[in-house]
Amino acid sequence: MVKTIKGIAASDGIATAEAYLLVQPDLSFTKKSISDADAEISRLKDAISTSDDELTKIRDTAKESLGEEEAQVFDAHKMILADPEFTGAVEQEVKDKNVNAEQALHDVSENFIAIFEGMTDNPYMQERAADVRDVTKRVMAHLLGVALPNPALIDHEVVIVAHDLTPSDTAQLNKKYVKGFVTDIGGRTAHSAIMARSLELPAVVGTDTITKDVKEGDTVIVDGLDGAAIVEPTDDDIKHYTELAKKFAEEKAEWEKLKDEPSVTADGNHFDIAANIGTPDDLQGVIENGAEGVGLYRTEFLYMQSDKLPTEDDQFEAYKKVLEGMKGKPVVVRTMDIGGDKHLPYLPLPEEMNPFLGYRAIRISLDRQEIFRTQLRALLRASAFGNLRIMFPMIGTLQEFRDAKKVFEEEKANLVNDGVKVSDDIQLGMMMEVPAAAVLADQFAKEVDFFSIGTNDLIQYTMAADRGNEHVSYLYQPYNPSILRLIKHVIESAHKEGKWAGMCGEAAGDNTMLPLLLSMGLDEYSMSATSVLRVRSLMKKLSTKDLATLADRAVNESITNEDNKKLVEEYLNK
Ligand SMILES: C=C(OP(=O)(O)O)C(=O)O
Ligand SMILES: [Mg+2]
Repeated sequence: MVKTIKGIAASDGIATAEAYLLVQPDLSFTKKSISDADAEISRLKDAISTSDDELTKIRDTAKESLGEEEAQVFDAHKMILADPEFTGAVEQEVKDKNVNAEQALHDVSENFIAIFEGMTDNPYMQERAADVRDVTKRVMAHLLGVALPNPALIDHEVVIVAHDLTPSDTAQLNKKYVKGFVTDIGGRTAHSAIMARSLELPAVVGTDTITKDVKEGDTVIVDGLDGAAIVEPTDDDIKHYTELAKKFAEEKAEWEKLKDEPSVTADGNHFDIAANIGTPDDLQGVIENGAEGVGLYRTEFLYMQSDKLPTEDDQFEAYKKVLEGMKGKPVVVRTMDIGGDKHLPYLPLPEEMNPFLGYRAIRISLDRQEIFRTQLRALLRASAFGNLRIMFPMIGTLQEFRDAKKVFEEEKANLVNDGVKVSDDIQLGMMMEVPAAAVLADQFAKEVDFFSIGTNDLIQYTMAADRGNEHVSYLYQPYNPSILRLIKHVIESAHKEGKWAGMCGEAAGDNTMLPLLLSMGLDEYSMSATSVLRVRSLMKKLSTKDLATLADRAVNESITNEDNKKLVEEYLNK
């Protein structure tokens, strides 16, 4: 029967396809005594052989779609299955203890994992523990007769249904077959949602129950415009959504005509519309959508896609590629923003009660300066190849900005001393995403070259509401007068000191926010590349003269988020 499940609209567009459940099955079992060891061993051998066939298939598919290196991990898994020391030990355990294969597999594998993890002087062997864990899971699933999701094997169009998708899960989705996704948890500014937008995949997050509402193979419509998933739609539903998708495509075609146009208001004022990127590969989208610069390069993805800290040369190549690709247009690179919901497996951070309030971003960079200095050197060397601007994430105090700037100046002097060519014209700015800094923006403005307002975090910290938690998503209120007052203060403070202010949080690409930001005189708007033309199209219809008093009314007369939504709607429908 048709079910409509409401969630949070995380990425525009509409998609219809079969559901693919990316859900880990229950692999629990009970210990049993067995009387026929041979029968049990034969059951085990079947599970191993099926697992091996599956791994061959996965490896071959991964090699084709992801590359040789990514496929190698599956070879490692196959080797474990072929290793008599491992499989022989499980068989022996069944015979010696007269236990079921599940119990024997579990015990032997735990033993191997403990030995590998104990090899603290041999990181290579320690990593093998994860391989044993993975292989064990696969064989266990076959023993229990339950299906393990294998996203690398997807070979037809699907909608991914998951409890949650991490940024690295999202990065591995093959766009050829994955048409959209729906999750139980998450918010609009969680990083998986941000990545969905850059991949142009319709997405709905925070439905709470989608993994329970959908069965593998059910037809699902993802309505990323309105934030709903329709499970087993009727013919009428399909007709309705096909029409909506068509309308959306037509609208997009209209926007595309603005690709080579400047971003100007109806009365001829120019504002920069830039794009946010996570990797050099995203540049294609930036160029295709006619962005006037990169307003935020989230460099932590470079660290997240690597299995060790990227070297100075690796980073230099990536930054140079982006700077050259943008052909002299400004590129704002943000230094590493790890922590919160972004983790590095090779840089274990302490378990924290409140990761978003913990050890992250500039706090790590200033503490682990060898990592920070490597990044700054790579950036400085790349600065000779384009128009580089650097900003620091999560600055909360002026001292943090001064400390970061000092490290930058030291590394610059070192390189210049060594005769390396670096630009003498690198603007140094900061993310405005910590309320304490936004309140003191007038003081910061005297020392920075620019601000870029990070509304994703600024809203979460001001409203004290986790940006990825669907239970408090009603508090994610970009138009709340409290937030708008902070934004207005930041922009005015920058302008008083002759500096520019931009915004790279998701609110920069929001249609309701645009008239308010134009009214405040925000200089630069940086957003998912796929939003650039929509915003340019709306900007063309608005006149700054006409908007003059809108921001004042929004921060002085309105009390709620909804008041301001209404205020803008009335203005737009005038
Ligand atoms: C742009 C921002 O940074 P991130 O989403 O990477 O935290 C922000 O906080 O608004
Ligand atoms: Mg942030």
